[in-house]
This record gives sequence, structure tokens and C-alpha cells, in this order.
Amino acid sequence: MLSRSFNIKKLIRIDAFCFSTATIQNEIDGHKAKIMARGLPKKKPIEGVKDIILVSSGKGGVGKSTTSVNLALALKHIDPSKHIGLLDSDIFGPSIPLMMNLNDFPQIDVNKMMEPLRNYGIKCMSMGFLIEPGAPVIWRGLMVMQALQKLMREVNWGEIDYLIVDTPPGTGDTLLSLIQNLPITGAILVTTPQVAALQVTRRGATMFEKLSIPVIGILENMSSISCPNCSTEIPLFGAGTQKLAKEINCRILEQIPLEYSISVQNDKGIPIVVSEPENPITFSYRSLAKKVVEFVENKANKI
Ligand SMILES: Nc1ncnc2c1ncn2[C@@H]1O[C@H](COP(=O)(O)OP(=O)(O)OP(=O)(O)O)[C@@H](O)[C@H]1O
Repeated sequence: MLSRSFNIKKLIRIDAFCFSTATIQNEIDGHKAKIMARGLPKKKPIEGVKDIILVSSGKGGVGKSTTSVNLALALKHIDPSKHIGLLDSDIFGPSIPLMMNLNDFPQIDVNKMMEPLRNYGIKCMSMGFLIEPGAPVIWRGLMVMQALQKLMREVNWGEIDYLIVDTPPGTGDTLLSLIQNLPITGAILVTTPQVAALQVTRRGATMFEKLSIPVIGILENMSSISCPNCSTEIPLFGAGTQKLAKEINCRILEQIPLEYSISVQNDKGIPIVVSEPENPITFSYRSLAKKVVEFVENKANKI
């Protein structure tokens, strides 16, 4: 009898404990959800912008800006009726002003929104338009995020079918903020074939997967160099991209060679798609643009 009452008491205590831990757990979950809701802003489209395409890479200097610029121009070429925007979100090292030959300060409209600058039929916005040329940006986290907010929310894009976003290298705060704030249609991973670049590309792919951002595919840049004497293609930096593509279950969209004219035309502010319309590299960028359009249309059809 005694032991029975003891057991019942024990049971009641266990029950009460279970009840209280469940209640506490619920409270913790609710609290977590609140923190998440606070920490993760709700994704909000950019007014007037239909599809946002991120151009990203694990490493710096592999050709994100070159890809972004030529992709934007190729999208305009394959369908001139489309409105294309180019957003340079690299706060510390903006390249779009040089490559698109734009360097004015943007006009501010009556609603205090910045008007994008325009060249070759593409509307562009970059941190580079807002600072003195050559001036270093010595900012810390909060200021960077404020600048990014301006670029995301205080630009009067008008009507845009494809907004190409050139991102800073790596998986840092800027990229995460873009992903948390904007509905991204898809991302292109730019890499060169060196092992060091491929390793960080894998990391980028994993991050996109975790954050449910569809990867359109890999753009392999500086794939090979053409021998000036016999025109043999030499894979200067190795040939590991195919292996990576298999591993991360991703297709290689295009392979762009290391080519003097790409670099020279970038520096002149007349990207190769504009300056050399008959160059096979220009055809590759147009093919990339067609694949991006197909991806966007397929995605839209599935919804
Ligand atoms: N396929 C190529 N052939 C020759 N030069 C190239 C090629 N791709 C890019 N470049 C040149 O390499 C340099 C770096 O390219 P780009 O600025 O596009 O890289 P990025 O990844 O955007 O760099 P960052 O990480 O600094 O923003 C530039 O001078 C560009 O003109």
C-alpha cells in the first residue's frame, strides 16, 4: 500500500515534470521563433523587379563582375524588349562602374530614390557611384549593412525583367543579407578550375542549398588559354570543375577561356559582348543568357 502510494506520487511528479518541461519547451520554441522572425527579415521583392539572379563565387578575382556584365548585356541582346538591371553589391571593391563605363553620381528623384545610371541599354547601380573614385571604404558591419539596404531598397529601378546582382566573394554578411532580404530566383556559381577556387565553390553551393536558393549552374571562367602559335587550348589551371559539378549535382553552364580581349575590353568599359559581337566568347555569353532565361521560365511554369 505504502509503495503503491509512493508510486502514484512519483508518477504524479513525473507527469508534472513532463508537463512543465513540455511547457518550457513550447515557450523556448516560441521564443526562438520570435527571435528568428526578428533576425530574419521577411523577404520583400524590389518594386518593379521580376527576377533576381545572383552571380557569386567563393574566391575573389575569378570573374564575377565580368560574368555579371556580359550576362546582362547578352540578355539584352537576345531579347531587346526585356529590361535588364545590374546591381553591384560589392561595397568594398565595386567593378561595375569601370566595366560599364559609368561614373556619375545618381540623380535623386522626388521620392528620394536613386535613379540607376544607364549604359548599353542596362540600368546599373553600384556603391562605386556613391563614393569618390579611388576613395577607400573603411566601414564596419553596420555601415556596410546600411549601404546595402540603400542599394537594395532606395533605387528606382522602374520595370526590370532580370536584375543581375554581382556579389562580393565568399559567403559573408553581404551575401547572407541579400539572400535573407530578397526573393532570389537563382544563383550562378563562378569559378576558375584551380583546386583552391573549386573548394570554396563547393562551400558556396552548400550554403545556397541550406538556404533553399536554386543554383542555375556553374560558369567556369579562365578554363583554358589558346596557344598563340598553334591555337591549341591549354587548360592552364587544371580541369577539376567537371568533378565538382558531379559532386554537387550541378551543370557547367559555359566555359570561358582566359582571353586578353576580355580583360582589355573590361578595362576600356566596353565589355566583349558589346565590343566583339562575332567573337566565339560573345556566343558563349549569349548561350549563358539563354540558359538563364530557360531556367527562369521553367521555374515560373512549375509554380
Ligand atoms: N576570362 C577572362 N580572361 C581574361 N581576363 C579576365 C577574364 N575574366 C576576368 N578577367 C579579368 O580578371 C580580373 C578580375 O575579374 P572580375 O573583376 O570579373 O572578377 P571578380 O570575381 O568580380 O573580382 P572581385 O572578387 O574582386 O569582385 C579583371 O581585370 C577582369 O577583366
